[in-house]
Amino acid sequence: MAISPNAFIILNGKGANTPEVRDAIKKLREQGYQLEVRVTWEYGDAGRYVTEAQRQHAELIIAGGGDGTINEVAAAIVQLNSHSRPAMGILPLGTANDFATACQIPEQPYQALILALNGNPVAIDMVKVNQQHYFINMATGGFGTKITTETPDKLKAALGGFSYLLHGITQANTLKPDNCTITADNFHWSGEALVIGIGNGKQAGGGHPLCPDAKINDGQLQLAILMADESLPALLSSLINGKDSEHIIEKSLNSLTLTSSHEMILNLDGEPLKGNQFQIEVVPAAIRCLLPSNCPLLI
Ligand SMILES: Nc1ncnc2c1ncn2[C@@H]1O[C@H](COP(=O)(O)OP(=O)(O)OP(=O)(O)O)[C@@H](O)[C@H]1O
Repeated sequence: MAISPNAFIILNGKGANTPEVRDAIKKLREQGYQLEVRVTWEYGDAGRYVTEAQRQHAELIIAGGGDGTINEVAAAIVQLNSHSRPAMGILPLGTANDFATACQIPEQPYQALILALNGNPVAIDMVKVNQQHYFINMATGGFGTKITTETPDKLKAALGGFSYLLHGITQANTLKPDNCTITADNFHWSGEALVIGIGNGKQAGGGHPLCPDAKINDGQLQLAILMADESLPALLSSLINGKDSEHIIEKSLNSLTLTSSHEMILNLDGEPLKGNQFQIEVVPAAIRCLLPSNCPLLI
């Protein structure tokens, strides 16, 4: 993509006001890039700014934030008319930044913005849940969900991705497996799961490669189930190292249904969704994203 005549940057207000971000945007504007900046205050703002960007015929929307912000921007873009969907760039400003890290988006704001403004857009998949919610990176249930939703913001700010692991260990006594059933074409599993990972991307929770083989443009979901008969030390080791374990079930699918007799929380890119039944399907080539040419998540 050449210099975009009209690019929007949607910054999560938590990480918007740093000198690095201000300097990078100033420098790019001086080079002739036209950059409209919007800053969020709460959930929902990013989606509204995507609508505004589309009305102004933006060709590119850069999501500046963590996985939650990328989720909000991507979910709003995919719900636009397919003829007028802007491409999405990524400026990693979150705590875990799992999607951006796995895609090898540069951490440095200026470099990330240069990639977003000059890279080649690639069509990537998204995943639809219960016909109305979306995720771009990963849905997690069970243990992983508890860690990522309950880790205090102060701990996240102090320790970054490591905070999730630390919080998980301190909460070990309260971890309860989810009793659930997962069905798909030629696949059925029922039992107690400590972690369920449904990956479009490969890692979640601050760097844990739950779905190490996932690709974002293969039209497939990677399902990983960590069964509850695994001891906690072995579980943590599997999560940290992504090691094979006889307690992990892995499967490549294009849709699945997850049901439970009790209310479960499924964490979609960090945002919790409660329910007893989740119908999950991949939406192939849903949005165009600006990624490094050697992005490891592309086939
Ligand atoms: N100005 C703001 N201050 C605090 N929270 C905000 C603000 N604007 C949006 N939010 C909230 O931020 C959440 C998304 O945060 P995001 O995931 O991007 O960052 P993070 O949690 O630090 O990163 P990661 O998910 O990569 O760990 C949304 O739930 C949204 O409600």
